[in-house]
Amino acid sequence: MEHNFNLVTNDQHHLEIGGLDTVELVQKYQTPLVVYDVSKIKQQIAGFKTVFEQNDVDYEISYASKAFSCLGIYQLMQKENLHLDVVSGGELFTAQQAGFDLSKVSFHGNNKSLAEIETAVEAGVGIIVLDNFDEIDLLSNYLADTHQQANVLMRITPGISAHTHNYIQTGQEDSKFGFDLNSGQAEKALKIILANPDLIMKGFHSHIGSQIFEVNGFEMAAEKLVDLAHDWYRKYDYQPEVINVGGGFGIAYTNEDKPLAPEVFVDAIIKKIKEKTTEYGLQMPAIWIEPGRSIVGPAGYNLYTVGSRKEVPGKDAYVSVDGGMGDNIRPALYQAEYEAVVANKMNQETVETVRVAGKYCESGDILIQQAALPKTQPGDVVAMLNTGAYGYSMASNYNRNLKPAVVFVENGQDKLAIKRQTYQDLIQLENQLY
Ligand SMILES: Cc1ncc(COP(=O)(O)O)c(C=O)c1O
Ligand SMILES: N[C@@H](CCCC[NH3+])C(=O)O
Repeated sequence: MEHNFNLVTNDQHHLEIGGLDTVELVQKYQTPLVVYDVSKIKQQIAGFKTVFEQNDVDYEISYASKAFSCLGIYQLMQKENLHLDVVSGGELFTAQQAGFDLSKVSFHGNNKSLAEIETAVEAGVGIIVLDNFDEIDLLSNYLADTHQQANVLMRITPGISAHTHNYIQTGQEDSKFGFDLNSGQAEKALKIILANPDLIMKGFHSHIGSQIFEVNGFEMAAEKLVDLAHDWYRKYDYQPEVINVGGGFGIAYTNEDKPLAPEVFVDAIIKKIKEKTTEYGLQMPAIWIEPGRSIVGPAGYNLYTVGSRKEVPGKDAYVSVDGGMGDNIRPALYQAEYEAVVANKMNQETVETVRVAGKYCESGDILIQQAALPKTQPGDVVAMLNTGAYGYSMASNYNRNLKPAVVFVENGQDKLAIKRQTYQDLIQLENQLY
C-alpha cells in the first residue's frame, strides 16, 4: 500500500526514523519500543509559530502534555519556547523536575485537589484554569489563608458539539468540564472572580474536543468568546487579556484521513477573533492554543516484534505482536484506526490484510483490524505509525506487561527518554503480606 506519511527507507529496505535504521534501534532497545522523531515535533511547532507571526498577533503555544508527558518532552518544549498545559500534580511535578519555567505552565483539571492547588500556587504556576464553583472556593480560600494572588483563566463550555468520538468531545453543554455559557453559570462565575482581588482574571479558555477535522467548530467557539467579551465589557467593564481556544486539531492516522493542516485551524481562529474584536472595538487579546495530539502524534512510532500467527478460515489471519492495549489503548477504547508497515521489509509488496493483535488477554486487544502488509514471519518488526499522542501516556501494566522504552531520535542520534520497565519495577510499591 502507498503511504502518505513520508516514510524513509534505507538501502537495506528498512524503515528509517530521524536518520536511524529502525531494525538497529530494535536491536539496541528491544520491543515494544516507542520512537519519537524530534524533527517532526519541531516542524509542527514551527508551523504554528509561523501562522501566528504572519497574522501579527500576541500568542502562546501551550503544549497539552497529557498527550505525552515525561522529563525529556518537557525539556524539548522549554527549548522550543513553548508554554505547558498540565492537568495533575504528577504532570506538574514532572515539569518541575524537568526544570520547566513554571510561570509558563497552565494548570487544568475538573477536580483539582487542595493539595494540587497548594502545590501549584507555591510552585509559582503561571495560570490556574478555573473549571467549576467548588474550585473557585478552594483556590480563593487558599489564597486568602496564605495572603497570595493567582492568575486565572475561566474555562467556558461554549455549547458546541465537535464532530468527533463521544468520549473526546468536551465543548457541548452537557460536559463535565468548565462553566456552561447558556445556563448563565459562566457569568455567575465571572462575577465571583471579579469580586475577589486575589484572583487575577486573565481571560477565557475553551476547548471543544479532540481529533477535530472541521474548522467551523473552532470559528464558532472563537466567535462566542468574543461575543462574550463584548457583552461582559459592557456589563462589567471587563476585557480578557487572553483568549485560549484549547487544542483538538485533528491529525491523519490513516490514508483515508484528510485533515486540514493544524495551522490552518489556527489561522481561521485568529482571523475570526481579529474580525470580531475589530467589529466590537475591543482590545485584541493574546491568542493561546493548547495542541497536544498535533504536536506529538505524527512524530511517534510504536515498534513491535511479530510472534505467532493464527489463521481463521474465511477471515483475515491474526498476526500477534509483543505489545498491544497496554502501550496503545486507543484502538480498544475509541475504535481508533492506525496503519502499519513491516519495518524490515519496506521493499516488499503488500500481499494480504491481517489483524494485528496485541498480546493482552482481551479479545478487543486488536491494534489494527485490517492491516495491509507483506507476508510476515516471527521476528519481523511492525511499525505502527502516528502513535505519538495518547499512546504511551495512557499506557498501563495490564496483565503485568511492562511499559515500553521511549527513544527520541534526530539527525542520526538516539536518546533514551524513558527506560523500559523491569519486572522489579512492577513490585516496587508492593508489600509481601503473607
Ligand atoms: C483543555 C484541553 N486542552 C488541550 C487538549 C489537547 O487536545 P489535543 O491533544 O486534541 O490537541 C485537551 C484534550 O483534549 C484538553 O482537554
Ligand atoms: N485520549 C484521547 C484524547 C483525550 C483528550 C483529552 N482532553 C485520545 O486518545 O484521543
